[in-house]
Amino acid sequence: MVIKTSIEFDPYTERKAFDETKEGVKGLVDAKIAEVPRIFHVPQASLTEKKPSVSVSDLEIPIIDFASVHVDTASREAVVEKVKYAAEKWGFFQVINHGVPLKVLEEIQDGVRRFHEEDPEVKKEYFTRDNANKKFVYNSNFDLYSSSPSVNWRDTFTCYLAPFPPSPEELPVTCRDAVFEYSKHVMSLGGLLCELFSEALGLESEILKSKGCLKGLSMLCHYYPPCPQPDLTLGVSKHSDNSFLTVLLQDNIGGLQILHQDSWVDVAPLPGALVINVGDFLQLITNDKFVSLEHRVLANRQGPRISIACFFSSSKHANSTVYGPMKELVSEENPPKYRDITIKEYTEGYFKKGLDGTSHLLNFRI
Ligand SMILES: O=C(O)CCC(=O)C(=O)O
Ligand SMILES: [Fe+2]
Repeated sequence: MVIKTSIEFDPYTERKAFDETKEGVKGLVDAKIAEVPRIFHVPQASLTEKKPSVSVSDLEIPIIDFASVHVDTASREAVVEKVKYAAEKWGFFQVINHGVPLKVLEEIQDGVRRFHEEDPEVKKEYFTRDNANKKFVYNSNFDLYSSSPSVNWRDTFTCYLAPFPPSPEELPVTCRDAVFEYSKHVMSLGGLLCELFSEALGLESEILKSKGCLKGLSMLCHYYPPCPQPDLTLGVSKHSDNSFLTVLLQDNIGGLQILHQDSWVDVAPLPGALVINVGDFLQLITNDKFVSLEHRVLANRQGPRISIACFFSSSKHANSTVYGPMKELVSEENPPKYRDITIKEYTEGYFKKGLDGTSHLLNFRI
């Protein structure tokens, strides 16, 4: 039998103690800790990954202007060409003139800030890990008890908005109106994105919608408190998204990076823009034509940083629909690269694994 001495590091006990405060990372910062606790330290291997071998300063993810998308056929085709390039080569792009009013963007950011900066005793009432039954889930690190190698410097609340929207009373008043309003706009932008992605695949505009890509919507509202030792930890560990596509609103602090051709490339904040990325399910059903790129968020001395990630994925109400590479995109020369899976099967594995730096999609490759 191994007897633990008190100086031994027991990550489970320390993670649990952190969890039981129900105050998240913001609670640590409010208590004015000067050093990042051990459970947040990233392993040495991930630390060295912070130093890309290639300079990233001259690389920029594509910026696409949607202003002309409804003007005429030629203008739309030009946008579709850019979306195709971005989805195939980058998996990420920023959109300007996306149709979501600036005021709505400001209000959702304010709402997210209001909730996270609310009296801790009020916030604690919403603290839960019951993703199965609750439509508003506030905690720090959804994967705290998984095999993730370190805890991230971030708190999050998630609103599960579609296919079964919450009743107003299920959301806190601090962010309720802003969440409903922003989600309406994100839903309609999601519709346009699905059309453009379908056209970029050379298929009929409605095909991705007909596959159920827009059925589920979850809004993850992140709060990254300022970090006293940002080189020791991360805001979000390397991962790809458990979604068909993700619509991300970030503020002006920065820190989001994508792993493009073995280099970490900054997604520089662009005021008023939305960041769009291909998620794992879109990579799977397009048989790798579109790529779901790995990304991460650095911790920062500045802050708090606020971001809102809207995941189009029906993981919460997973049904029996089976997804595999679309028959329209496979042939004898280009056989399916993935086996058929249900979103439930995928998501259960994703949650169990946590953000451990490996791609869950690889587990389904033929
Ligand atoms: O905060 C960000 O910029 C990115 C968050 C993210 O990658 C996620 O929620 O999956
Ligand atoms: Fe992500």
